[in-house]
Amino acid sequence: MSSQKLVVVHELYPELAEQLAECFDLTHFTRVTTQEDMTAFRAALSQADAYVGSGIRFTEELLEAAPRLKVVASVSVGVDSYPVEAMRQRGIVLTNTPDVLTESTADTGFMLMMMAARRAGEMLDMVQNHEWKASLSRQHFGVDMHGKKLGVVGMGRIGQSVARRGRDGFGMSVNYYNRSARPDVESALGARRVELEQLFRESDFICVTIPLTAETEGLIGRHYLAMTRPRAIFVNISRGRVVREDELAACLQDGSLYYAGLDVFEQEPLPADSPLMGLSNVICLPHIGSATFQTRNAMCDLAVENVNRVLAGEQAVTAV
Ligand SMILES: NC(=O)C1=CN([C@@H]2O[C@H](COP(=O)(O)OP(=O)(O)OC[C@H]3O[C@@H](n4cnc5c(N)ncnc54)[C@H](OP(=O)(O)O)[C@@H]3O)[C@@H](O)[C@H]2O)C=CC1
Ligand SMILES: O=CC(=O)O
Repeated sequence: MSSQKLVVVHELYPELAEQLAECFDLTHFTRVTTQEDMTAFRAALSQADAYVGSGIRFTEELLEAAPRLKVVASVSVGVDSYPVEAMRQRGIVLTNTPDVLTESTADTGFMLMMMAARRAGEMLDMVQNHEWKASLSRQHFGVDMHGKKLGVVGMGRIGQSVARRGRDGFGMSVNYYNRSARPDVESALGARRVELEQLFRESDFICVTIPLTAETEGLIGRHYLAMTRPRAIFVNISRGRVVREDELAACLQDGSLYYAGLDVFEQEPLPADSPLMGLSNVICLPHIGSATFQTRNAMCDLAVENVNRVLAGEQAVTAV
């Protein structure tokens, strides 16, 4: 066992857990939820050389209490819960897990679009609650996806993967909103770059895959949601705080937005008193974008490889 101290806050597959226990002085938390867990976590981090995990809001104060820390390997692609600048100033390498989760996350986005299009949540409830008494009528119909207009907000890795599914699998035309123009994507997918307003006005399906940053926080609210087409479907697989959730719920309630599919929320787990709870025209998933065995294992492998490289004085594979 090495003398280097590693703190992990994540579920690991058994072989990786064994390997880490052999190679490091390891403190492993599956999750940190209670105040007791947090105290134990802080104590372990204060001695740590490296951290692997997700689900922890890394404050500057936490960093200050961890003077030996050299590398923080997030098991996520999003790095909105880390003080990136403060870490840079302290010389702590922050790494994430791009690419390996792109396809699974795009699948989740597409699943939400399909579920919302065919109102799958309502239909499942009807069967489970023994309310399916006769063949269904127009009041239960959904909308088609093939041949429709898809609007992608954030044409990065996941956005492109969603767009590819829409175009190649469903013959959808693609509009996108992105900070920089992507001529490569425009020629590969026939996508057209538009302003956000045009995207919301024209799309039948809107999928948000933009990261949460100071510029994107609260970007999407009633202003855009209420200009959607009569049976438009809005899906968010990025971060809850990119959308003003109270305005989203109000638009779903008053019918200015037809339907939504959400994997991410302002507060997670979604609180029982959320205005989204109880709405029939929203499908809510518990942040499962990348949650498959294969993808989560690959994310953990990449995070560990990043730690090993940085501790060995090498470049991380995926530094932020
Ligand atoms: N639901 C889930 O479980 C998951 C959620 N995610 C979320 O998805 C996000 C995207 O991941 P990924 O596709 O890999 O990231 P990428 O960095 O590949 O893509 C992000 C895209 O957003 C664009 N963008 C960033 N800021 C702005 C802005 N202010 N205005 C317009 N466009 C902007 C970028 O533009 P540019 O080309 O100019 O840089 C880039 O094209 C993650 O940050 C994470 O929050 C990721 C995985 C799983
Ligand atoms: O939300 C997940 C991520 O990888 O970011």
